[in-house]
Amino acid sequence: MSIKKLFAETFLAWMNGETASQSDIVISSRVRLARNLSDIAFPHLLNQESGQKFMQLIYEAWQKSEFKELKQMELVTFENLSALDRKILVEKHLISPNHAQSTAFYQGLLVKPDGSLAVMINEEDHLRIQCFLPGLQLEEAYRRAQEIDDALEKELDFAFDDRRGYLTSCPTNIGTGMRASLMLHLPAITISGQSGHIFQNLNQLGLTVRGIYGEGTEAIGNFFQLSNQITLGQSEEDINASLTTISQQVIEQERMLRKSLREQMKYQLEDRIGRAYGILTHARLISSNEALTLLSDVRLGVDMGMIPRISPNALNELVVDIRPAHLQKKAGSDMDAVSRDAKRAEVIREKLQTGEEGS
Ligand SMILES: Nc1ncnc2c1ncn2[C@@H]1O[C@H](COP(=O)(O)OP(=O)(O)OP(=O)(O)O)[C@@H](O)[C@H]1O
Repeated sequence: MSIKKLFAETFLAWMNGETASQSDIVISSRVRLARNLSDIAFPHLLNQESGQKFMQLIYEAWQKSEFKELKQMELVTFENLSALDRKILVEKHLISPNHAQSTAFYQGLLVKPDGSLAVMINEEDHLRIQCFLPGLQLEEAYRRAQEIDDALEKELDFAFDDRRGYLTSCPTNIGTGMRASLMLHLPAITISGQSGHIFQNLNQLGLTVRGIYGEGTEAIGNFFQLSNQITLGQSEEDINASLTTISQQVIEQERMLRKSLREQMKYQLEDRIGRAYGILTHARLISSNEALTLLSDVRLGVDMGMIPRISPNALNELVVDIRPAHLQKKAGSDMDAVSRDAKRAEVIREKLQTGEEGS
């Protein structure tokens, strides 16, 4: 897969939910490591001169490294990317919405074209090394992010303090600089009105619950990102182990609530899922939020065996395919809101038909 395909096509490694662990509930695992160079100003203080020096160091480190996966990554700077392509990267979760605002030559992304590894350059920190994998696999995501970290650290001098660990722009990331996160689909917890107290408990256990695109975004389509709050005083392995253990309990709750919804509200649930499927397979105009909400019901219906099986890969891909920048890229021209709603409805109809297993 080349970098061109990354922009032209939707499917990424983390969408491959066919065989991944717990992928009916855990869509993806992400580990990111925040790193800064020791003798260069933090990103918000960079100017033309220091930005240039910084990019030169990164470029040389990437070129010099012998590590295979780093060599397979490509460097894109935001000055060479259109606003549409930057939005494409946000919709694929490879960069944050804030990062996409910039057009500076010293902001960009080092990315493996299958999207499993991506390093945000000069977002909040100089480098944010990320690994994205399908299902519940934080340990493996950490292992792969750490390999990129080690390869870069061979060539670069990272800001590190013996007592405090890695130094970061925001004090909340000091120490490991690690955020481990799981993208969870929790429709039964939401439908049964349990999300408020479950999320409050998760906060008390040192975890953060965020919306579908991370910090400051809404939880549309019952997708929630669960991640660690604390980065200091705990090893990376302990952070991953604790997030995995706690998320297992959330997964169990979701499964239990799905079971009790089936027992206590069978007809209402079947009706809700059948209607969602009916609308998605017949609508001619549909907004992004409505589509995500209905796709959540359809995903639940598939997982509970209430409607024909649609491959999890097709459903994962659809969640990104129907976002405005992806639709616009497909259409190859600017689109007004009605044209986008029409294109979205068409993409969904096609995908649900071809994604049905046995069709
Ligand atoms: N498990 C996940 N699967 C897919 N994408 C994810 C996952 N977790 C986070 N992301 C994506 O990573 C990007 C950054 O998320 P977010 O802002 O929450 O994290 P961060 O950069 O690590 O945050 P912070 O600076 O607040 O510590 C967003 O696009 C978000 O959707």
